[in-house]
Amino acid sequence: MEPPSPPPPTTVRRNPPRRARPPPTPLAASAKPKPSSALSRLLDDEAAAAAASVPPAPPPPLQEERLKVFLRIRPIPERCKPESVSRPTPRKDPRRKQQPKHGDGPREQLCCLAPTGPNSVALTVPRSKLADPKRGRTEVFDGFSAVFPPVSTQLDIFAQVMSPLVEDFLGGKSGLLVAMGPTGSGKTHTVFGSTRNPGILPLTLREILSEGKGERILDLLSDAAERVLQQSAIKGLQEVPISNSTDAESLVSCGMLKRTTAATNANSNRSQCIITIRADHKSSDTDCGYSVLTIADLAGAERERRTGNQGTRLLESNFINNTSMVFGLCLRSLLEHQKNQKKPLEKHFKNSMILNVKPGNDDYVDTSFLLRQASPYMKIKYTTLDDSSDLASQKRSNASLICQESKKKRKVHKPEVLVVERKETMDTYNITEVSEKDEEQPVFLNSELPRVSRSEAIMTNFARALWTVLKQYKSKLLESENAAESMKELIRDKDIQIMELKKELEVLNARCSCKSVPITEESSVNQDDSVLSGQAVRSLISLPKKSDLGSCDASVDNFHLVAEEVSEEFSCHGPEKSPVPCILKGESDSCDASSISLIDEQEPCSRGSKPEKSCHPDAFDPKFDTEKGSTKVELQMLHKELDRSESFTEQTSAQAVGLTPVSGHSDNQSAQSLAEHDTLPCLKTERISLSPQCTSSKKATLEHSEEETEELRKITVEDKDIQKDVNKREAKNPESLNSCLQVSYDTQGARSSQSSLQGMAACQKKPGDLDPESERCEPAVEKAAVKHDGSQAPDQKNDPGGMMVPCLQKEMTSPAKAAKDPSKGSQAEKTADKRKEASANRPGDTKKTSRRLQPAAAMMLKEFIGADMAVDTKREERGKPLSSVETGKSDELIRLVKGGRPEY
Ligand SMILES: Nc1ncnc2c1ncn2[C@@H]1O[C@H](COP(=O)(O)OP(=O)(O)OP(=O)(O)O)[C@@H](O)[C@H]1O
Repeated sequence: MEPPSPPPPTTVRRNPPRRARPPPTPLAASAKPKPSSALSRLLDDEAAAAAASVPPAPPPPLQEERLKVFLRIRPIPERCKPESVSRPTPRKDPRRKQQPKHGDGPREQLCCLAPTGPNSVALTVPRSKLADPKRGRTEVFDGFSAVFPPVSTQLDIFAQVMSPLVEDFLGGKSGLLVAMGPTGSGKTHTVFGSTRNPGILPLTLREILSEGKGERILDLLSDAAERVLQQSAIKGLQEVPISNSTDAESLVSCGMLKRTTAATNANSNRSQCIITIRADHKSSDTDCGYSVLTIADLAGAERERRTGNQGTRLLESNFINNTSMVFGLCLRSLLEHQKNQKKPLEKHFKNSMILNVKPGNDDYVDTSFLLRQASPYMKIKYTTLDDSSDLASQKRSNASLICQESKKKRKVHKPEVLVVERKETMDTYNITEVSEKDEEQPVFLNSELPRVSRSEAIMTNFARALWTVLKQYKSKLLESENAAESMKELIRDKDIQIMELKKELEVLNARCSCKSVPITEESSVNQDDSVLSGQAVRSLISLPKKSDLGSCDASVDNFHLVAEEVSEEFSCHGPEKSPVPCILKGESDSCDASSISLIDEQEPCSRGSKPEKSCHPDAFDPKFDTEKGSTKVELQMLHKELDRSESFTEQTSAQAVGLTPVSGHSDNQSAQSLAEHDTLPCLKTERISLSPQCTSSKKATLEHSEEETEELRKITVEDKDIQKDVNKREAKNPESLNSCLQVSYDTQGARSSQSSLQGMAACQKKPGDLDPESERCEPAVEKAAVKHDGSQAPDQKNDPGGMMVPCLQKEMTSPAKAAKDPSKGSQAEKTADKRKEASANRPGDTKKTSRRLQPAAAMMLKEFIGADMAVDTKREERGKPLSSVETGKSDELIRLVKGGRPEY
C-alpha cells in the first residue's frame, strides 16, 4: 500500500521581485572580505585620475533607494537536531523498500525556512501546526537585499551588509545597521561575534582604523552613568578618542562587559546595544564635517512561554519587546510617510537592516512573525544624496508639500486668506516657484469666485434665518416674563385676600373663645344677656366654622349672616330676662333660659291676632313686624322647641299619671335635663342651619316652621279646651285646681309646669268626684312641690313668686289690666320701664321683641287670665262686677295669679 501523496503546498508570495535595481553590492558577489587597503588605495587613485580627466558631471539625479533588509538564517544547533540527522546515515538495506515521506529528509523535517533564491525564502508551516495536516501551506518572502543561508560566515555578512556603510561612512555619510530578530537568532553573534569569529563591529573597526581613515571612535557606553535622552539624542555620552583598532576593540569589550545580560532559557542579552562611530572629516565635503556610523544590536523579542521569565526577567522581556515594537513603529512610520507625504517626516537613515532568524520548526512562529513584520520595511525608500543635497532636496520637498497644502486651502478659503498664506510660504518658496504661482493665481481666483460668492450667499441667508429665530425667541421670552409678572401679581392679591380672611376668622375665633367662657362661669341672668346669648350661639357655631375654614366665601357670608341673626335674637331678650332672679349654671343653663324665653316669645308672635299679643310691651313696637328676617330664625328655633316641649309634655304627663317621682329632680337637674333634651337639640338644629353648607336646609327648616306654626295653633286650641275644662273643674272643685296651680307656681321649670298641667288633666278626667287617681295625684304633686321648694336656689326662695311673677307681671302690662288693678299695673309699668331702659342702654338695640319661656301651664294661665280680663271688661261695661261664679274662677286663684303665692 502506497502512502498518500503529500498535499499540494499553497504558496503565498509576499513582496514579489521588484524592478528596482539591485543594491550595489560589490562585495556581496563574493563572500570574501574587502580587498586590502593597498588595493583599495590603488583603485581609488586610479578612479581619481580618471575623474580628474573627465569634465565635471552634472549633479546626480535623485535616486531612490530602498531600505536594505538582509536576512540571515542561523544554523540549527546540534542539540536540536534529531539523532537520525546527527547520526551517520545507516547502511541501506537493498531488500528494504524506502518509504517516501512528506518533507522527508533531515533538513525538510527540521527546518521551516529555506532560501528559495538570492532574495527570497520559503516558510513552510510545520505539520504539527497545520489545521489540516493533509494540506500544507508555504509562504514565500521575496524582496530581500540578500538572504544568508546558515552556512554564511561573518565575512560574508560584513562584505555585503556592512562594507557599503563603512564606505559611505568613510566618505562622510552616516549610516545605520540594525540587527533584528527573535532571541537566540544570532544578532549578537552577527554584530559582535567572538574572538575567533569576529562579527560586523570588529571587522568595521578594523576596516576603519587600519585603513587609517578614522581619527577617532565615538564612545561606547563607558560607565554606568545614567544618560538622558533629549530630542532623539542621548546627551552626555562619553567620547573616547581612539587611534587604533586595539584600543577600539578593548573599548568595545569594556562596553560589552557592562551590557546587561542574564541567564534565561535563551541566554539572551537584555539590552539594546548601540555602537556609534563618528568620524570627523577635516577636508569635509559634507555640511556637518563628520559622519556617524551606528550599529545596533537590539535585544531580541521574546516569548514569555519559551523563556520562562519571571520577575525582573519578565519585566526586561516587556521592555525589550516594547523597544522592538517602537523600533518597528519607527520603521513603519517611514514607510507610511513615503506613502503619504502629509504624515510627519521623520529623519530616516540610509541604512540597512539585517534580520536574524532561526529556521527550526520550533521557531516557526517567531520567524514567521519577524518576516511578516519586516517584509513591508523593504519598501521603505530613501535618497542616496549626501546630507547637503539631502538638505536641499528636503527643502524642496517641504516646499512642494506646502505648495500642495496651499492649493488645497485656496479651494476653501477666501482670496484674502490666500494672500496671507502665500506670504507665509514665501520663505520656503524660491522665487521661481512663487512667480509661477502668481501667474496661476488669477485663473484660480476666477474659478473660485463663484463658489465663494455662493458660499457667502448661503452663509448670509443662514445668518438672517438665525437672526429671525432669535428675534422670535426673544419676543416669546418677553411674553413669558409678562405672563409671569401678571401671575405674580395675581398670587399677591390672592395672598392678601387669604390673609384678610384669616384675620377675620381669627377675630371670630377670638370672640367665640373669649365670650364662651363667661357663659360657663357667669351664668347669672343679671349680667348683659344680650352679649351672653350671642356668645353662647357663637361658641356653638365656632366648631363648624373652624371645620369649614376652607369653604367658599359664600358659605362664610352665610355663616356671618346667620351668626348675626342668632346673636341679635339672643340679645333682644336679655333685658327681659335680667329681672328674672333665677341663677343658671353653666352653658346649658343659659341655653335653657334662652330656649325658654324663645318659647315665651313665640307665643305672641305665632298668635299675632290674640289679645295676649297686646299685653307685651314690645308687641306694640312698629318695628316688630319689620324684623321678619330675624323672626324666621326665631320661628325655626321656636318650632323646634315646641316640638320638644310637646314630646316632653307627653313624657311628663305619662310620668305624672304613673305617679313617678318626676318632681324629685332639682331645679338644676331639670334645667340640665331640659338643656339636654330641649336646648341642645334646638341649638344643634341651629348649628346645622348655621353650617355654611346647609343654607338649603335652613330654607327647608323655615318652610317647615309654617307647618309647625299650624301645629302650635292646634296645640293652642287644645289648650283652650283644656282651659275650659279647668274652669269647669274649678267651679266644681277649687281646691284641686289650687293645688295644681300651686305646684305650677312653685316650679319654674317647664317640666314641673307640665307635670302640674298633666296633673290637672288627670284630675279633669273625672270631673266632679275625687276618684282615686286624683287623690293619688295630689300627694304626688304636693310632694314634688315640697321637694322642689327644698331644692330651690336661695334667690329663688327669697322670691316667692318665682318665675311666674315676671311672667304674670308681663301679662299685667296689658292696658286694660293695668287700669283694672292699679297696683299690678304700676308693677307692670315698672317692668316695662326697666325693659325700655335696658333697651335704651343697650348699644345697637334693634328693638326686637323679647322672648321668654312660658310653659304650657303658663300658657293656660294666660288663657285663663285672658278670659278673666274679658269678663272683667264686660263687667265694667255693664257697670257691676261679676261674681266668681260668672268668671268661672275663684278669687283665691285670681289673687294667686295676680298677687303671687297663695295664702293658706
Ligand atoms: N550563524 C551562526 N553560526 C554559529 N553559531 C551561531 C550563529 N548564530 C548564532 N549562533 C550561536 O547561537 C547562540 C545565540 O546567538 P546570539 O546570542 O547571538 O543570539 P541573539 O539573537 O543575540 O540572542 P539575544 O537576542 O537573546 O541576545 C550563540 O551561542 C551563538 O554562538
